[in-house]
Amino acid sequence: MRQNLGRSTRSIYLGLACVSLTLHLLLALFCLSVLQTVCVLPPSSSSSSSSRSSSSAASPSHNSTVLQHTSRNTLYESTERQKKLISVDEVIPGVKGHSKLEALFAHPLYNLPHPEPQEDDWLLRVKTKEDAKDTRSEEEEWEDGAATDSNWQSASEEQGYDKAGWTSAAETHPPWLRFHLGITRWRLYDRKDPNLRQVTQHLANQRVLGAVQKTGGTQLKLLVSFPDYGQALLKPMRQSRGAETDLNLFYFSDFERHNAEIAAFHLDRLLGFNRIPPVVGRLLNVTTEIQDITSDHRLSRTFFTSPAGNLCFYGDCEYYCSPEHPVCGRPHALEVSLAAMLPDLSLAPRRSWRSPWRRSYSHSKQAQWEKDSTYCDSVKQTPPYNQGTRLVDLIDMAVLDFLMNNMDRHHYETFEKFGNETFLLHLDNGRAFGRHSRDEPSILAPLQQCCRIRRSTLLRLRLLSLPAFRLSSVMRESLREDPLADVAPLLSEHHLSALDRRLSTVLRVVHSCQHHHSDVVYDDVEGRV
Ligand SMILES: Nc1ncnc2c1ncn2[C@@H]1O[C@H](COP(=O)(O)OP(=O)(O)OP(=O)(O)O)[C@@H](O)[C@H]1O
Ligand SMILES: [Mn+2]
Repeated sequence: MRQNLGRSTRSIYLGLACVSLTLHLLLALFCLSVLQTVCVLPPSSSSSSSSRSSSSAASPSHNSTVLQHTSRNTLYESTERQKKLISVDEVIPGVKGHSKLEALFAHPLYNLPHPEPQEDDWLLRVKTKEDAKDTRSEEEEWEDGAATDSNWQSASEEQGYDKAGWTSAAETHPPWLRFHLGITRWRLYDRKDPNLRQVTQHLANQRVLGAVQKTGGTQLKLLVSFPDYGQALLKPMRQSRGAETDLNLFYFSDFERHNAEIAAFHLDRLLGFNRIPPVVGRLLNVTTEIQDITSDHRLSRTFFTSPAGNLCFYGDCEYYCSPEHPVCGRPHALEVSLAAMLPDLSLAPRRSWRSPWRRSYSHSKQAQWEKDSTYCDSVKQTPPYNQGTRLVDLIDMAVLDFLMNNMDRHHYETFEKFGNETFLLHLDNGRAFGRHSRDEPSILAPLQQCCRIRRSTLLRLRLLSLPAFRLSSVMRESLREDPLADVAPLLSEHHLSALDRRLSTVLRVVHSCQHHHSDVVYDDVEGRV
């Protein structure tokens, strides 16, 4: 009996020892595999991208791999100081939230320090009482009371406007005014400014007080007014979201798309440019929010009810303003884009520049740049492209346009106040995102012909091509912030994957430039690290 008991105790101990040994072995194997994942870098970005699903970024060991991969790939040609800046640790806080978008915006490349704006670097400035006294008579001061330090009381409350008691204190300003006051020589807005969200929320939710046709340009668009004295540029939905541009239509004959205006704002922000005014989507009631409140006779006389019982209008403009091309509610609901208006031209005049790579806007003629492969050499010698950042700014714009397939960039604008040392406004993106099945290499002509690109742009493009971020993923996530995303995705999956495809084309073009030229990269990062 005792012998039996002793034997069974021994076998229990033996069994336990075996289990413990197995567990230790398993643990050792697990640790080894984890350590290896952390230490071994994938051989190349393309091979690793296919083996890694985006959702798996949640595991900590996986994150380390992705992040090491990120920092190595983005920086393979940058300096030690930049490498330090773009270290793994800096990226981790964003990844913890499982949001690729947050991780992207937490990345040092999206947080490069900007110089502290001096007085001349702000587009507008609130006048103090002293300023006003120095330069103006009392009568003038009265006329321009809104811009001075004194309280400004609205005289039009009865027309539906808010009571405005604005002073020089920022807290008293509505979001659109804070947006205007935040514009600098380098960008339209600071992505991290909490006011940006307020601007878009106001555009999306405020009561519409007025809607009139906006002049300028060729297609129908409205100027909408809100109770806080803010205004927005409205572009209506004219065709189904998924409709691709007809292959037989010239670029200048295509309808403008409301979702292109919205998506362009998000893409420009993702590229770190911040050169497009905030745009949101909104469902408007055509009857109560346009027809009933418009004071514009040219517009109101074009309303009619379609055979399907929908309320439609067509307005008065150069292109597609006829009963054959109506804008229709369903039966009243209409999707629109609303872009925050820039400061009035009387306060902040803008200069319009003809793009050197403008298309011919003809059915038969080619532009000079399409025939002459040395075209950039002459552009490089022509002011303002012969100095400063104008050429690389134009190339930034070409990259944006190529990614979204916008062939309609005939002009661009700058704020006159800043002369030639300023960013380019990327206004009018309505003809982007018309086609996903084809790319248009000629949009990249400025990059291809000049072989020049800002380092910050190139590094961000590389970052966006990595599986840890991937342009299509962050764009999908960013567009989900828009109110119209609840109705339907703002860009179809086809358009999103076209973004990734086009991004690799851009990187290929830069790569091939670097094979043939030595001064491809314009260094705007060194010194900011
Ligand atoms: N957010 C904005 N704030 C102020 N002005 C704007 C804004 N967006 C556009 N504009 C101005 O309105 C003009 C017309 O707008 P837009 O270019 O979008 O219209 P369009 O009909 O598409 O023009 P085009 O036919 O020239 O392509 C622009 O040239 C620009 O000066
Ligand atoms: Mn346009």
